Amino acid sequence: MATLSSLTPFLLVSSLHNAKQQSRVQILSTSSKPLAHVRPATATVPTSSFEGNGATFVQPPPFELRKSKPPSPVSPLASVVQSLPADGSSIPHDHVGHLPRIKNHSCIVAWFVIPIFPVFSVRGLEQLAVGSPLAVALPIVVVSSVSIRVSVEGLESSLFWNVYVQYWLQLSNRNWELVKIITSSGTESVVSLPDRKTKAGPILVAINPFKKVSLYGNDYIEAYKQGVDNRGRYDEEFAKILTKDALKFVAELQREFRSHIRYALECRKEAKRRYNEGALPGFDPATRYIREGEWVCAPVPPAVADRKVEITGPVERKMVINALNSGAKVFMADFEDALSPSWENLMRGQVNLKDAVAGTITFNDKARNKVYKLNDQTAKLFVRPRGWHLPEAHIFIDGEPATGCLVDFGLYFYHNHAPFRQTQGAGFGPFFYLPKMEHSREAKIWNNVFERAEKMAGIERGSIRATVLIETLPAVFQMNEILYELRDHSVGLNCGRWDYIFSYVKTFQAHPDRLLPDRVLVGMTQHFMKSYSDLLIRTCHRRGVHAMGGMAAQIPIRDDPAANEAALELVRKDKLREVKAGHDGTWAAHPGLIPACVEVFNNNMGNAPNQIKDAKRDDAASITEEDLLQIPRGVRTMDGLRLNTRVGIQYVAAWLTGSGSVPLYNLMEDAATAEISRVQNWQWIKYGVELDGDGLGVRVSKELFSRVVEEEMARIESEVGKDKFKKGMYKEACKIFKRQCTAPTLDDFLTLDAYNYIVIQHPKGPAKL
Ligand SMILES: CC(=O)SCCNC(=O)CCNC(=O)[C@H](O)C(C)(C)COP(=O)(O)OP(=O)(O)OC[C@H]1O[C@@H](n2cnc3c(N)ncnc32)[C@H](O)[C@@H]1OP(=O)(O)O
Ligand SMILES: O=CC(=O)O
Repeated sequence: MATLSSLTPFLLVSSLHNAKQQSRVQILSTSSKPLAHVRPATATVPTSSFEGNGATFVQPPPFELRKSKPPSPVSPLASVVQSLPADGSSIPHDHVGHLPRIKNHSCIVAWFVIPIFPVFSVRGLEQLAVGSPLAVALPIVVVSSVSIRVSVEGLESSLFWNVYVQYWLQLSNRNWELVKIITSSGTESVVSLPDRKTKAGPILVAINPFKKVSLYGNDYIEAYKQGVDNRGRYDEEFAKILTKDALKFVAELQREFRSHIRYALECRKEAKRRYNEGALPGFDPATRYIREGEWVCAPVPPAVADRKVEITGPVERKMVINALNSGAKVFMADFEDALSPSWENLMRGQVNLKDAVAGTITFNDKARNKVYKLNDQTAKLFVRPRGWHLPEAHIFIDGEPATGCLVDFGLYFYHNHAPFRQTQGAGFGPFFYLPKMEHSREAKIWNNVFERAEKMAGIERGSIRATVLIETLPAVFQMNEILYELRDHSVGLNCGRWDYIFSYVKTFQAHPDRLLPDRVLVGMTQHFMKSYSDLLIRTCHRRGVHAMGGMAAQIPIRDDPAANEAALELVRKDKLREVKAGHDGTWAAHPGLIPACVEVFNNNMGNAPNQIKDAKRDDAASITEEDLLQIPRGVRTMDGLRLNTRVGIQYVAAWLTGSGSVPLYNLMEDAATAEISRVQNWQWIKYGVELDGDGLGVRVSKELFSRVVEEEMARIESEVGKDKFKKGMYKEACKIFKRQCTAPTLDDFLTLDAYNYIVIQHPKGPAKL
């Protein structure tokens, strides 16, 4: 195998493998010193396959090299760079990732055209400055033995090809193999690729007109990992979102914060290790001064002083319009638990939010002959990006999948900050909800991300505002600290109660004395839940921000008025508890619940926008660690095990097919509620729980669970119908759910494993632009 040891300055050009189309490509940057080693991306990439061919994905190198030293003369092609369309519209999807580094004129652009497959023609090299050697990466998918023709204008000597040009092919085992130059004459060279049935690209062409190209190996290829590589589908619609500048911003965030995020996630692991060894979460003595100190967060922006009722929902187009029109004060548009994070869902969601902020969003439901558009009065938009732990496997930055939440946040912020502040935030915003944090160090990262974004946008520090969901058990001991870190950017905390229950099990996964009763029994009247809500209200009001209530899982029941009324009554009761406790607002999962929730809050708060000053809840100051950790009481039944199983499998099946929130048995189910089903089953199986009720005395075991799964799958099939069952992904869902419930150690998140099933990378075929 060939190896290149000399990392002399070089340029990279990339091309498209869809040779039937004319394509343009950028040469990115020069480098004059050895490139830093980057960990192979495949180590962190979920297994995924190319769409269409089903082959295991072998990662092609991205095509940007980090500039290590600014070039002395400005590239003669700087003007070409400048003239690139600002929205990236003529840039093939594989290559938008190159663009973020263009800014400092350090790169040179070459265009090249692919006339017909499999002949490639590279043009523009004549414009290279004297002395610029070149490496060209052609990320093609090789079918078998083919010839390629490279035409380099301005480099006329045939000798040149034999001495200074070399071609390598990356094989499916990721090794690089030198390929043979068959003929070279004038400006052209025909190259034969090894006669192998490989579907893996790319081809690397290295050209150094002034120095013989040395042999190289995989370490050299690490260099290609510098840059942004978009592997998601790219079309005209997504091009509005995936612009070079927006991606550049995401890449900047990723580069600036990746080590902080990695550290924070390592700290989570370390905390888990301690809890697994018997430690309990508690207040941190080192930050007592923050808890006991007198300080307040920045004043609440007038635009969101009144948040009495907030609706939540996925960023699906029709739902975005319905939610904004629902009569709620706020719509929390969800990239997180209510959304299955497929590339399509995420990018469409970004398009939908952009249109929503612009006020132009419409939806034509042809089947029902109904056009949806925004009312004059709409809810204020908050956006919930994914948690820190989720990768975005369609965008690689420097060879690693981007952090999902930075992609969600970065793209949304980049495109919407200006119109949002004008039309929605009255000079403030955009507004966010931040999920699943476990420690204030994670809030600090968000705070820094916000400051970085404000700087980029040239807006005042403190413009961006966020409400943090307190939805992990460790975070309840960090509420003051979290608000403190975000004090310039905070608009409160929210009782993310479903994830909180999930987190209770997760935190105590090695504590068999803390088993949960049936999921339906873990309500807000359990002492540990009530203590959490009360302390959250006290903490927020002391710091001058909103204390938001949580989600009642009931949704309207259309075909049964009595059951519907009963469900509504449960929602009213829950909201009454919240408003009386001092919450400033609450969540509803469905537009049909908004009037009932508004009525309860209005009746109990009158015209006041919030209770920040009126419900201090100083009585909650005495809440202790024991209160917050008290073991929930109740029975564990066979029905509970069955319901968890039925709900968990159906939820995962929906998630795999693109729906992140679904109605099941008249309740809203999303990733948080499904997590409770999963971890509770795991806990009961792991510790051989003895059941109460009908199953009295029966111990939960893997064998029992297997039988339950079989029976519940049969029940699901009869409930949804054979046809839907066959077409759906119930069997795959069952496999995932069953594995997770019986795993020797508890998976951190259901969605991390399931994500592997929904990643579809698009290495071939540029978008049709
Ligand atoms: C634990 C947590 O993390 S909570 C936050 C995350 N979870 C959520 O946000 C869940 C949000 N809720 C939902 O997704 C939905 O309400 C579901 C999936 C539970 C039920 O949705 P559907 O099955 O569509 O309900 P249904 O058929 O009754 O809907 C009636 C209408 O209300 C709309 N609708 C329902 N829920 C919402 C919502 N949350 N936002 C906007 N519109 C909604 C539907 O689109 C439909 O509109 P249409 O009449 O114009 O066609
Ligand atoms: O995200 C909200 C929750 O309840 O979980």
